[in-house]
Amino acid sequence: MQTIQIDRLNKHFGKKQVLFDINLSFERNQMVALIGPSGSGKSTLLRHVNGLNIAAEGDIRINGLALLSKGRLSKNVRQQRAKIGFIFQQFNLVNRLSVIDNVLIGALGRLPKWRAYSRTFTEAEKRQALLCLERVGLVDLALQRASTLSGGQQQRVAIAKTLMQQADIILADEPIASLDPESAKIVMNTLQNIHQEDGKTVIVTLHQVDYARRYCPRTVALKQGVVQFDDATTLLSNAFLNQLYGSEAQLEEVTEASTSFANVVLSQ
Ligand SMILES: Nc1ncnc2c1ncn2[C@@H]1O[C@H](COP(=O)(O)OP(=O)(O)OP(=O)(O)O)[C@@H](O)[C@H]1O
Repeated sequence: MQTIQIDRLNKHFGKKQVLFDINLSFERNQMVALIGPSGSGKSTLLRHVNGLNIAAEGDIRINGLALLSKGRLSKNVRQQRAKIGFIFQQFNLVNRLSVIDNVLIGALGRLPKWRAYSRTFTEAEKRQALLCLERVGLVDLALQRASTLSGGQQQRVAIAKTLMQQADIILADEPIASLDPESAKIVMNTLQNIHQEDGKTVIVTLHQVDYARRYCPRTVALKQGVVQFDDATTLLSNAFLNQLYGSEAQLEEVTEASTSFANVVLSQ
């Protein structure tokens, strides 16, 4: 069975159509890069898979159950979303809370309402949150305020939160866009490790193609809301990337980022 099945997804913002007849399926345990120039619809597509957007038309099924039917959110959207962890470019942590409290927030969706409202956690849940932090290498910082962490560390806390959530699917929207190459590498290694060891499906939007080449066996490329490529990442050619990114300026940006990435990798 497909973990995520997207059929005939069409999205408009006002009169502007931004996704055109998207048909994609993702099997369990895939790590997939979503690439494309700025404004091509990558974030909009991910937000639909997380049930954050409605569409003009289209169906999305998660583990066989409807999330979006004919563009409308299903009644079970809350249940469906509980299985999906979402990682944002800007980390999305509560700065004034400790690192462990941020991770515990990941459990709220599966707790009884009264405990979610009162934010009462059991000792077992706290131990579990510590284990999640251990997985991302940050257990020593559990009691520190989230705001005192570096960007890369905050992103790893966000990943620990999806582990606490027990999400089957992790959608990461430009998780490394605001990080230096070394931190970006650690965050991508963490996502890869969770994908490989826990068998989670990971879809990650990336601006730098070399990260897709290194971490994601499959790539989906979008341009102006249309899927241009959906295949093994090894089949991405420079000629195709030239056509995808169009302007030389954007391609240079992608290549420059790749060069600094390569330098970091080579210096290991
Ligand atoms: N809430 C919104 N209201 C109106 N238009 C929007 C909204 N969100 C996105 N868009 C438009 O939809 C198109 C796709 O945007 P989206 O953010 O999905 O692209 P992207 O590929 O993720 O871009 P980037 O790489 O720059 O983040 C763009 O033209 C954008 O301006």
